[in-house]
Formats: sequence, structure tokens, C-alpha cells
Amino acid sequence: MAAATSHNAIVSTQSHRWDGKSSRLDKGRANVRLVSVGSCCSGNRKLGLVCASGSQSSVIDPVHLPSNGKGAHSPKKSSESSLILIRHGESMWNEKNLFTGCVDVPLTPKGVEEAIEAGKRICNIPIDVIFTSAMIRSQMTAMLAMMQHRRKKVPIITHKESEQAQSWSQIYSEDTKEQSIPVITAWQLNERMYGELQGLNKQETADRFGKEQVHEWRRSYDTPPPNGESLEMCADRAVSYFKDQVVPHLTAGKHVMVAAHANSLRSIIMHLDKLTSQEVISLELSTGIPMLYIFKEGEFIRRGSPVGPSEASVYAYTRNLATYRDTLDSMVQ
Ligand SMILES: O=C(O)[C@H](O)COP(=O)(O)O
Repeated sequence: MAAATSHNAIVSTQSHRWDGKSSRLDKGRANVRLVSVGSCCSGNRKLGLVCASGSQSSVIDPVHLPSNGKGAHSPKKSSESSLILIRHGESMWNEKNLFTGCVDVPLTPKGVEEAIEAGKRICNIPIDVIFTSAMIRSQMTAMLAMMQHRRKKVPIITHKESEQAQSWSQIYSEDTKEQSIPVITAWQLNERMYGELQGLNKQETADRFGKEQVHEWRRSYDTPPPNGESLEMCADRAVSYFKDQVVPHLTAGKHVMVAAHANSLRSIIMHLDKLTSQEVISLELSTGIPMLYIFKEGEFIRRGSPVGPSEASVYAYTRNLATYRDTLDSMVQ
């Protein structure tokens, strides 16, 4: 049994900032240590979560690994699914510090790099279906991130905007389909519509209307910007879509990635983490930082921001995801 080595992954219950450095697990669980708990049969180390009290928590039950597309067996329904949420990389209007909202602008070169780096962080996590908003910055982020994925499946944007679009974009090979990941675009996941602030410079707007007023427009739950959407109004569409269209895939054992926007994701995280309208004010999402949840028995468990492959021995994931990674390793050999 390999000696246990511990990697302190201390997560704060205070921070609501998703900057990849700190995150908030379940309320009240302040410190979580990741330890390697010894070698499994294939010599790979398994990981467990040891709560601050030092008592070994039970490692989440193994998920039945998805078939590698070659085996005859169809994978049993998974006991858990992973959900990755990611805000798009830096956009050209983020760079200019302009309110963007529903204006459809592309990424900057920095945003492209952020998307590629995000892909490296999630390259070992299974993904069966991808959701993006209807905006290019979220779609670019998803596609660039998937270029890094080790499973090498091809993400394909599905077209159902008309019968002809659906008919003309059909794939006539089951094997090719098996090697593809459907990407579903949805306007409901678009960024909150910022109304008459769209295109205005954020600093100039604060100078003109006052810092407090602009902070209320940007971060409060129920105060909309002039002729725009409040976070509550954004949640009405984004969270409803998440419940109706994303959760059924997770319930079926599919692993999902959602690439969207600062506020459409804030509304979803508010729902997942059961944040109050006061708590959500301090929730900030950095561009291009993936956030990992585990969906199990109808509940969402926040797991923090995945570490990059450079820290190969430490996976802030469940044992199932570490096992999936081992499968990817064996597929390469
Ligand atoms: O729409 C925008 O301007 C950004 O995507 C998010 O803006 P915010 O951080 O001001 O909400």
C-alpha cells in the first residue's frame, strides 16, 4: 500500500469566487484534504476525501465506466454523473470593459488561451453532451476546450432550427456518431440582457450613475439595468432550461458540460448551491475557469475547479473520475 501522501486542497466556505483557486464545498465543510490512499490492482493510486476531522470519508461508489466504443456491452446506468460549468474565455468587449449582455462578440486571443487551458483541466473528465448559449463566445470556448480532451471525440453542433437543417446535418454512420459529442445551443443560456447598458464602458457608467447603482445593476438578484434583465429574470429562462433540458441527461447517467456566461451561470449556480439573493451578490465567475459538480441521487455536490494534468497525482474528483482517467491512460498505451 503506498504511503499516504496528503495534498492539502483547502477550500474555504467563505469564498464565492470561482477563480480556480478557491471554491466552496457543501456549507459547513471548511477543510477537505485529498490523500492518495494506496494502490489499486492496476498500481494506480486511488484518492479519497478525508474531512478535516481526519476520519476517512467513504469514497463515492464507483461509476460504471462508459464503453470505449469498442466493447460489445452497453454501459450500465451510472450511479453518478459529472457536470462541468464554464464561463466563456475573455471576450473582445470584456477586454474593452464594455457591458456585453446579448451582444454577440468573439473571444480575444487571451480568451482563446483561457479556453485551451480550461480544456487541459477537464481533459480527463468524461463528457457525453455539451450545452452552449447561442453566442459565439461560449461556443468558441466549448470547442477550443474539447480540442484538449483525451477521449478525442468530435464535438458537433446540432442543428434543429428547421426540419431542413436537421435533415441536412444528419450523420449516416453509427460508428462516427459514437465518436461524436452533440453540442446543443440554446438562447436560454445566453448572457443576461443588459438593456441600455450594452456597449457602454463599465467604468464610465459607474462614474455617471455611481458605483453603488452600477454594482446593484450588475450583482443584485432583482434589480434590472435600464430596460434589461435582472438576474431573477435571467434565472427564469436559464434555470428552467437547465432543469428541463440538462438535468434529464445527468439523471440518465450522462456527463455534461455547459459553456455559458457570467450571469446565466450565476443564476444556475445560485440554484445548485441554494444561495440566497444576498449570497449571490458576492458570487463572481472568472472567465474560462471550469467548475465541477457531481450529480448523484438527485443532488449536486460542488467539487471545486479541477486541477490541471500537470498535477497528475492529485485529482479533486471522485474515485470514479480518477478511474475514468486510468481508462484513458490505458487507451493511449
Ligand atoms: O455581459 C457582460 O458585460 C459580461 O459578460 C458580464 O458582465 P458583468 O460582470 O458586468 O455582469
